[in-house]
Amino acid sequence: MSNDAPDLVVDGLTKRFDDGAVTAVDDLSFTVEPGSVVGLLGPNGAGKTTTIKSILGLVIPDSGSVEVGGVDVHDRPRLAHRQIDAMLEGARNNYWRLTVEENLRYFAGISGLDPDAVLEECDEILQRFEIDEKRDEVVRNLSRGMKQKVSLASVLVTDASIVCIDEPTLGLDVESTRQLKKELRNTIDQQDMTVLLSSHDMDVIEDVCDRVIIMHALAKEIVDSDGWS
Ligand SMILES: Nc1ncnc2c1ncn2[C@@H]1O[C@H](COP(=O)(O)OP(=O)(O)OP(=O)(O)O)[C@@H](O)[C@H]1O
Repeated sequence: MSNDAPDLVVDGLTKRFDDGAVTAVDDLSFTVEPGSVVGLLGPNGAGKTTTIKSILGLVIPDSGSVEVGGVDVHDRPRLAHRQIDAMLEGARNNYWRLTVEENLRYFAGISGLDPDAVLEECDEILQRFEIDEKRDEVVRNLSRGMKQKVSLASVLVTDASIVCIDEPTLGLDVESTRQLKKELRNTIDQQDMTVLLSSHDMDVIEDVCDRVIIMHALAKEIVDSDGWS
C-alpha cells in the first residue's frame, strides 16, 4: 500500500443537466492512488463520461470538488491539467490527414515535449500497439481498430503521469478489443502511470484495471408534481 497522496480525489461530485431535470452524477466520491489503474464501470448513462469530463474541467460540477495531483481543478485549472491527459469517448481527435507518426509527434509537442526527442518513444509505443508498419500511413486510411490504437498511443506518448481513458474499446470487434486490452495493460505495466478508465464492458475493466468503481444509471427526469394527473 502506497503512502503517497492520491493522484485523483473526487469528493461529493454532483452534476445535473437540463436545469436540474437530469442527474448525471450524484454525490460521487473516490480516490485514485499513484500508479493504480481504476475502472469506472456502469451502463450507458451512468455518468462515467460526465465524471471524467469534470476531472478534466470540461464540465463544471454543481457541487463537490476534484483534485488532480493535489491541485484543485476549479481553483487552479492550468496547474491541475498540466499533469493529466485523456482519451474521450473512444477516440482522440487525431488529425486524419496526418500520418500516424505525425499525430504522435504533434500531440507530444502540444503537451510540451520536443517532438524530435520523442521519436524513440514513438517507436516503442507503435511497436507495442503493433501499428509500427502503419507509421507513414495517413490516419484517414486506417481501420477503426487501428484509429483507436493511434488515439491511445497519442495519449500515452505525451508522458502525462495521470491518464483518463473513456470507453477505449467502443465500437471494436471482439478480436480488436482483445488486442487493445492486452496492449493497454502492457503499456500501463511499462510506464509509471495512474489511470482512470471507464467502460460499460465488465471484461475490459476486469482485464485492465486493479480496482473498480461501479456506477449505477441514476439519471432520471424529475417530474414536477404538477405533471401528475
Ligand atoms: N451535455 C449534456 N446535456 C444534457 N444531458 C447530458 C449531457 N451530458 C450527459 N448528459 C446526461 O447525463 C447522463 C449521464 O451521461 P454520461 O454520458 O456521463 O453517461 P455514461 O455513463 O458515460 O454513458 P455512456 O456509456 O452511454 O457514454 C445521461 O442521462 C446523459 O443523457
